[in-house]
Formats: sequence, C-alpha cells, structure tokens
Amino acid sequence: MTNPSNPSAPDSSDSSDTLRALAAVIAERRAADPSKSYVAKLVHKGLDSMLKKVGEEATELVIAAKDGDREQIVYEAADLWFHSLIVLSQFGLGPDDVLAELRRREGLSGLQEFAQRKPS
Ligand SMILES: N=c1c2ncn([C@@H]3O[C@H](COP(=O)(O)OP(=O)(O)OP(=O)(O)O)[C@@H](O)[C@H]3O)c2ncn1[C@@H]1O[C@H](COP(=O)(O)O)[C@@H](O)[C@H]1O
Repeated sequence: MTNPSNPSAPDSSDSSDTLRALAAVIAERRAADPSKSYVAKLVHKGLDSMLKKVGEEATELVIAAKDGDREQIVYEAADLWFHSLIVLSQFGLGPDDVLAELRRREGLSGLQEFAQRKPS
C-alpha cells in the first residue's frame, strides 16, 4: 500500500526493502555535512554517541511498553531500529546481515538454541 503522506516511499508491504532503503540513505549521509544531516552529525560525534542513542531509545521503548501506549511503542521502536542501523553501518553491516541471522534461527526453538550454547 502506498504511504499517503509520502507517495514516493517504498511499499510498506516489503519491510526488508524499507530497511535496505533506509540503510542506503544512512550510508550516503555518513559523509554529508553534519550541519545538514542528523546521521552525519551523529557519525561525526563518534561511536560512543551512537551507542548512547541506542541505549536511550531502548529505554524509551521500555517506558512506552510499560505504559502500554501502542502508538508510542511503534514510535520508539522506529527510533531504536533507526539508531541500530547507524551502529551497524559503523561496522560495514546492514539489515541484510541481521535478517540473515534471523533466517538462520528460523525453526530453531530459543530454548533449544540456548541448550546448545557452549558454556562461557
Ligand atoms: N528515520 C530517521 C529518524 N528517526 C529518528 N530520527 C532523529 O533522531 C533524533 C533523536 O531523536 P530523539 O527523540 O532522541 O530526539 P532528541 O532527544 O531531541 O535528540 P538528541 O538531541 O538527543 O540527538 C531526532 O532528531 C530525530 O529526528 C531520525 N532522523 C532521520 N531518519 C531517517 O534518516 C534519513 C536521513 O536523515 P538526515 O541524516 O537528517 O538527512 C531521513 O530521511 C529519515 O529517513
């Protein structure tokens, strides 16, 4: 379905395309002018600032969920995914890497996977 507020946005029925498109914008903006791009500004501040944002957004998601505010949960989850993509980009990684890991886990029970882990 076309996004009525942004008809040129990718079809929301294909979530991985949306994540890939956002990751491509992030990759391009990393080298942009920090006064004109939020991504460039955060990248310019360095890894600690990116990680701080991920921590903040995760906490805000927790608070929204504790409040049971569905709209706010979606808003904060979007912030968290966005900032996670920035951290991934810092290491030359992207949504396809995470999606591949999720696909690898498909059909493997979390309890089974945990039991197979080597003791650390
Ligand atoms: N998806 C996002 C996105 N989500 C959140 N944000 C920004 O993330 C920032 C942090 O959000 P907060 O709620 O924590 O706001 P804040 O506490 O006031 O921010 P800080 O001062 O702590 O950084 C805000 O400035 C948001 O606008 C985003 N900024 C950009 N994008 C995407 O990234 C693209 C490139 O953006 P630019 O790099 O700015 O061109 C955009 O076209 C969008 O598609």
